[in-house]
Order: sequence, then C-alpha cells, then structure tokens
Amino acid sequence: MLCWQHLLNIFSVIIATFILILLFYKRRFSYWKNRGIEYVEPSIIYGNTKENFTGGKSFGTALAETYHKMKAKNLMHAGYYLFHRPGYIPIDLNLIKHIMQVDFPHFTDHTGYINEKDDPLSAHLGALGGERWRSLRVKLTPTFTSGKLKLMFPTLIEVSNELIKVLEKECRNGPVEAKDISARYTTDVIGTCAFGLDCNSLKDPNTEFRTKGSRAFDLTRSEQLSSFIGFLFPDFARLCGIRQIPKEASDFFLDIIRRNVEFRENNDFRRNDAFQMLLDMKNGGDSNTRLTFNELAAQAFVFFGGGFETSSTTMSFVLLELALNEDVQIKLRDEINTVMSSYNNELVYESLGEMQYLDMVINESLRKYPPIPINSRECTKDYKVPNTDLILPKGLVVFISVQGVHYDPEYYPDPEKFDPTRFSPENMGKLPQFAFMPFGGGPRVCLGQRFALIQTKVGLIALVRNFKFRINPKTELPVKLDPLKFFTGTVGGLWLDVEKIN
Ligand code: HEM
Repeated sequence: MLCWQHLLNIFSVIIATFILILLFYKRRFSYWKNRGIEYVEPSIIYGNTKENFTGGKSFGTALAETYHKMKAKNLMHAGYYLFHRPGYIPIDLNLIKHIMQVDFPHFTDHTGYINEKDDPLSAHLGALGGERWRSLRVKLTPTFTSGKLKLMFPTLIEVSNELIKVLEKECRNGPVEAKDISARYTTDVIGTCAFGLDCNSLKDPNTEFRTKGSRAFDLTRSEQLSSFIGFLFPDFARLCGIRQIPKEASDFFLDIIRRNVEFRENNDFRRNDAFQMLLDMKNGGDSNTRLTFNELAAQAFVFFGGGFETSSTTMSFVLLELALNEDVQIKLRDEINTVMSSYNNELVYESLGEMQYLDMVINESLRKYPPIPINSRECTKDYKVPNTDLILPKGLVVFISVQGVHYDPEYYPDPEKFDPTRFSPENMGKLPQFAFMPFGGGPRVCLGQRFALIQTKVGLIALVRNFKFRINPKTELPVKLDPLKFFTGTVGGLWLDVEKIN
C-alpha cells in the first residue's frame, strides 16, 4: 500500500513538472504572437534552433531561411526564438540601417557572453558593451590608419613571398587545402603585424600558433552548447565558470602575450605595431583609463582571432570561386600583371587602388560567403520600431541575417551565381545601403576592415600571379557549410589542384 502511495507521489511530481515546463514554454513562445509579429513555430527546448542542432544546418543558413520565408511574405520584420529567448529579425534594409546606424544609441552592444574571471580573453572589444566599449573603441581606432597600414606593407610582402615558396613546394605533393594555406598565411601576417612575433606557421603547419589559433574557433559540440548557455543564462554560466574560449587556446595566448609584454617592458623595446598601442594603454594614461594586463590580452586576442579566421575564410572562398570560374581567374591575373607591369613588376601599396577587378572579386566572395553570417545587437534602451506600434524592450536581442540579405534576389538576382560584375563601380552605386555588410555597419563596424582587405589582397595577388587553381574532386560541391561553426566554414575542406606558373 505504502509502495503504491510512493509511486503515485513520484508520478504526480513528474506530471506537475511536465505541466510546469509546458506552461513555461507556452508563455515564452507567446511573446511574438501577443505582439502580432510573425514567427516560425518554435519547438520546445530548441526554439527556432532545432535545425541547427539536429538538422545539420549552420546557424547562418537556418536564420537566412527564416529571413527568406518572411521576406516572401513582404514583412519588414519577424520574431525568432533562440531556445526560449525571444529575438528580433529586421528584414527591411531601412530598418536594419536604423538599428545599426541611425538609432545606434538604442543598440550599442553586441550580444557576447563575458566571463572575465575564468576566461579573461572573453572581455574583448567585440564583446564589451556600454561605456567600456566606447572608450576602448576610441583608443583602438587609430590602430589601422592608412599611415600605419603603409608601414606594415613591406612585412605583408615578406610573408606573401614565403607563401609563394611554401605553396610551390606543397603543390607538388598533391591537392592543397585552400583554408589551411590561407590560415597559415594570415596567422603569420597577424602575428608579425600585430604582435611582432614570427609565428612560422607557413613553414611549419603544426606550429602551436596555428593549432591553438584554430582551436579557439573549432568548438566541439559541447563547447558550442556551453557558449549558448553563456548567452542564454549569463549569470548562471559565470557561476559555473563556463567559458567562451577553450582553455588550452586561452592559456597558450595568455602565455604568449605575457612573455611579449615582459620582453618589451624589460628591454625597453618599442615597435610600431598594434601590440605597442595596447602596451602604451596599459602603462600610460590615468588609473581610470589604464588597461590591466587581462584587458590588454583580450584586445590582442581579438586582433589575432578576428583577423586570422575571417580573413583566411575570405581568401579561401575567393580561391574556390577562381578555381570554379576559370574566366574570372584569367581576367584577374591579367589585371594584376598589367597593373604591376607599370610599377616595375613590384607590388607597391599605391597600386592596390588600381586593381578594380580584384576588389570586385573579393566583394562578390564576401557577399556569397560572409565569414560572419549573422550580426547581432542588443537593445540597450527601449525602442519603438519606426512606423509601427512595436516596442523592443531593453535586453531584447536583434539578429541581422547578413547571409539572408546577401542572398536576397531583390538586391542580387540569381544569388547563387558568382558574378563579380555585381560590384562594378556602376552597379555598386545602385546597391541600397546595408545590402552589402560583410564587415557590419554603423559605429560598431569591423575595426580591422582595412587591414583585412589589404592582407587578403596581398596574399591573393601573390597566389594568382604565380599559380593556376583548379578544383580537385576531393572538394564536395556544392560546398556544405559546417553546422558546428558560427563562422562560415565548410565540411571536408576546399581542395584545389595548384600549378606553378613559370
Ligand atoms: C575579411 C575579414 C573580416 C571580416 C569579414 C570581419 C567582420 C566583422 C564583423 C561583421 C564585425 C561586427 C561588426 C558590427 O557589429 O557591425 C567585426 C567586428 C570586429 N572586427 Fe572584424 N572582420 C574581419 C577582419 C578583422 C581583422 C583583420 C581585425 C583586426 C585585426 C578585426 C577586428 C575586429 C574587431 C576588434 C571587431 C569589434 C569591433 C567593435 O565591436 O567595436 N576584424 N568584424
């Protein structure tokens, strides 16, 4: 009798918990319905992210599909659920412009998770918000002025010469993986230009700088889930010591940065690079504005991380499309050779401005494969959406589907086609503002945009001038985007047959 009573009690508790969970989700998932905003029906636990976790779709692709579904209904915006947390998707470009630029004071923050105690590198410029972001942004803005970029140019050329030497050797042994060779180049560029360190990853693909650099972005499924927990329940995540950057990658970078600081301080060594600017901010100024070691390290890390992953993704997709479109490859090589022939066959900083077709090819690649397919903003002050009665409350997350906009046939007819002429000066002039936003926009626009473009151009010029590229059958076509990565990446790699031009 007692045993039955026990079972009945347990059963009642289970049923009550189940009902409570259902009620919780019913209430949560009525958020957009109550406001009369269309949304895709969410599932319990996942919200609208089920396809990302169980359907093998990347987060960027899944959000882009929602964008297209809502755009087909002529909607200016839509609701979204990241697990149980409501999010907002602006679709109309004018609305996107308002959020990112015109009404920026309502959307000053990204939606990053920071855990300074256990994961000091997580407190970088891209994740910081409010006043801390503003004052740091002002200080870091001069890092990549054209004067500074010009000074870095000879270093870029040196690394690109090494790239040619290494690829010449490696292409004799079989197909080359475009992301790998591009990432080794960008690792060495960022290492020298930002830190004054010789990372050596072109010569030695297994150098720690390269492996630990990749590890910071190649999150395992459980690390990806932890990072979502950090985003959804930041206080709880901090209490549990949940991190954003894997410990082994973080320990490696903290150690390198510490040794670099000590070397420069102990030897009174100065160098005109991004690291020196950070070091001056650590040692100068007043106590309110001075950076701590951890703050310096986080910013150095974002230069490295922001720089190497996104730029190498860009380079590798350009190489893929050149291999798939031989006519584009030949035209680009002709342009590079013609411009360089008027500078004694040397690559000089000024000549980059004359390579218009190179700009067009890179832009079209950034359109088709935006390295960061989703941009985000957090509503930091209640906001009334223009021409509607909808109020976005403080704390609401805004997801901007960069991939969705970049594949919108209203702006880019036949969007799957790789067509650099979309970015000819005449056609670019016709593109509405914010229809092309691989670097984001408004006051939070990518800090390293100019540096990224220069390092990508120098690398591509070296490659296209010296090698021919063809697709190797090992490359799965059409390319499948990796569902595990937040940044755009492929499953299986981009394998190319490379032939040296004599
Ligand atoms: C092709 C290469 C790159 C792409 C596509 C890219 C893209 C982006 C995007 C989309 C954002 C967010 C902008 C927004 O919210 O509106 C961003 C922010 C940022 N990027 Fe880049 N990036 C690239 C290269 C670089 C490089 C080379 C560096 C530094 C060396 C860098 C440093 C940063 C930093 C520090 C931020 C945070 C800015 C802030 O929140 O104030 N990025 N980037």
